[in-house]
Amino acid sequence: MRASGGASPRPAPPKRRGSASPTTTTTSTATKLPVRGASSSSLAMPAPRLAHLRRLLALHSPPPHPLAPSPVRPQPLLLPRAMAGAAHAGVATGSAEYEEVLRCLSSLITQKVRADTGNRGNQWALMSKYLQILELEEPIARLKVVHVAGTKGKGSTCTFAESILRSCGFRTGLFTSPHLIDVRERFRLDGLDISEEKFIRYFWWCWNKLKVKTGDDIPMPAYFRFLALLAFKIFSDEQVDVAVLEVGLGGKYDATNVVKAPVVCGISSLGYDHMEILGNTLGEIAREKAGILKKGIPAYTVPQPAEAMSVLKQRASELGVSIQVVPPLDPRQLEDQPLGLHGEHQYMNAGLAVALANTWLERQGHLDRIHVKDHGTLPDQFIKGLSIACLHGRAQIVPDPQVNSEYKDTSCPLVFYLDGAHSPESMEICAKWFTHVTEKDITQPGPLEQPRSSSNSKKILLFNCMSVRDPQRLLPRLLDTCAQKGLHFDQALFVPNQSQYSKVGSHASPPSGREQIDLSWQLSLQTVWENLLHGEKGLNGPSSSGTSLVFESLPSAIKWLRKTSRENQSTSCQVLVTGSLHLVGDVLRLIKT
Ligand SMILES: Nc1ncnc2c1ncn2[C@@H]1O[C@H](COP(=O)(O)OP(=O)(O)OP(=O)(O)O)[C@@H](O)[C@H]1O
Repeated sequence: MRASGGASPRPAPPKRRGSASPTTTTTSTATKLPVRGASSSSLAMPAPRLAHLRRLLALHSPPPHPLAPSPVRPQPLLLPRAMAGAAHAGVATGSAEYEEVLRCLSSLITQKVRADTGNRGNQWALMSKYLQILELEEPIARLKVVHVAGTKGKGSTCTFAESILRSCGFRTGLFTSPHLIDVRERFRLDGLDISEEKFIRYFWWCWNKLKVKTGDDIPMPAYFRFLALLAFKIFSDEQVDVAVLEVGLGGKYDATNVVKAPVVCGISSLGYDHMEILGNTLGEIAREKAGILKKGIPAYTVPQPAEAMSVLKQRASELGVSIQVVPPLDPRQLEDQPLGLHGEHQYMNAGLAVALANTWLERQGHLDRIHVKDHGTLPDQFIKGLSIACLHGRAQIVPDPQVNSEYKDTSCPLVFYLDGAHSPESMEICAKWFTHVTEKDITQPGPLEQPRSSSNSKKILLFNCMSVRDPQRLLPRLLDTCAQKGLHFDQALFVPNQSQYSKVGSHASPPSGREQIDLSWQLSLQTVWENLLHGEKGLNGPSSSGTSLVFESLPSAIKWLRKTSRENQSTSCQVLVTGSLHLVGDVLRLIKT
């Protein structure tokens, strides 16, 4: 039965302060240095034939089987996995009931979660109340959990670990955050996003029970807590063999940390993020994340900065467990198979995932399922799992379906390079990946030994980040890393995220155009950028030619990119989209329509 009421309207859009049209700055031309020569990285793989790619795009086909992707192959634009899952289940997406579910979920989003003590203190005690109300204590105790915290790479690590264990023949549940397009991406069963029908069913079950028992004393759970409770309900009712859980924020007070006895814990790369909640030093941040470690539970991490590592080790020794440091995976262990997630940093995440999956198998008495080889390569199921792992918006390359379909020749005039980096460390990683993959025009069909001249490509940055982040730490890291590799952006575009208007749903309408949009944040990002390029002269520099723009909306930025690329047919536009996973999701959603 559906609960009535309780759903508050979507948050009103903010008021406009900036200009409605693209705000062009006049600054000196960014000199474009030649992009470095081709590297002989083992990541270089033949690109698919464009005709095939175009056919895929035109058909708007569901995701190909994830066995397909190679590390540097442009990925055809895919239907969101959630939609593919729903299609399998024979359920129409975007039903009125699903919209209602999304509306209810939206009502749980409170700014307070970040602004005040959020996940901490007294509020944490509410989690046990919710578990009682939903009768989830016993079911959670029975789940065989892999639990992963970290600043960067936890989603990728979880995705790899789940994929490995699925390839070993287990029924898997995977809970990650955030989602890019549809909230159901956060809940995967056997590698597929949960179907709309199941999601609706489990949602109302949890929602109705909580609505009846909550009130003045016990408020409804905040958004992420509700989602975590829902994940526990789904995974226990669906009787998964293993539940792989990504921490939402921090560790100690995260909603996923109600699991008292996971099978194994992992802590991925630590760095500076969410400092407004977790603390200002790496030590403080590490202590929060170490809050998922448990007595008697094996734990793994990756090489960390000394300050963070000493805190992890100290916490582990307080608990009487040893935390083992796993090196990045050696590509030779994969027998020439590429990782399903792209970029050098993924070898770090994959190494951690291998340790977690291996320990899970060992602790559950399933090592007999895998055949350990004596020549140092991984078991076949591990290699398969690592190569079919799939997570959108992380180092993803998508040729624009609209512009590219208009061209008969083999070039791809407009290509989006999407990566949801939003911490200083991941900005650097993202910049390295972008410079690497644009060194050769990998969207060209045919052998990579014959790249199109990179002087024929224009590098454009499409950027936004949340206002809790410090652009003075993000943008310089991006710019400097690119510059060290000889890459300079021709233009930078700053836009608000579309999803700020539809925080939860993929189906809510974009802004109608009548709303007042506050562009002050984008204008300040632009100022930071211009100051980086031109020093204090910044936006008012004397020798100028328009190297950055602020757009009032993402659709208008994409329209501008398409127009620019049509007008300059001899030059391809390579657009790096980064700074926010929400922005990446918005771009993916917009370019497919
Ligand atoms: N090991 C790593 N070190 C540094 N940056 C990384 C690493 N792995 C991934 N990243 C960067 O972080 C982004 C998000 O990756 P992923 O989803 O795996 O991390 P996450 O910890 O789940 O991040 P989030 O907090 O945004 O959910 C990637 O797009 C990439 O830019």
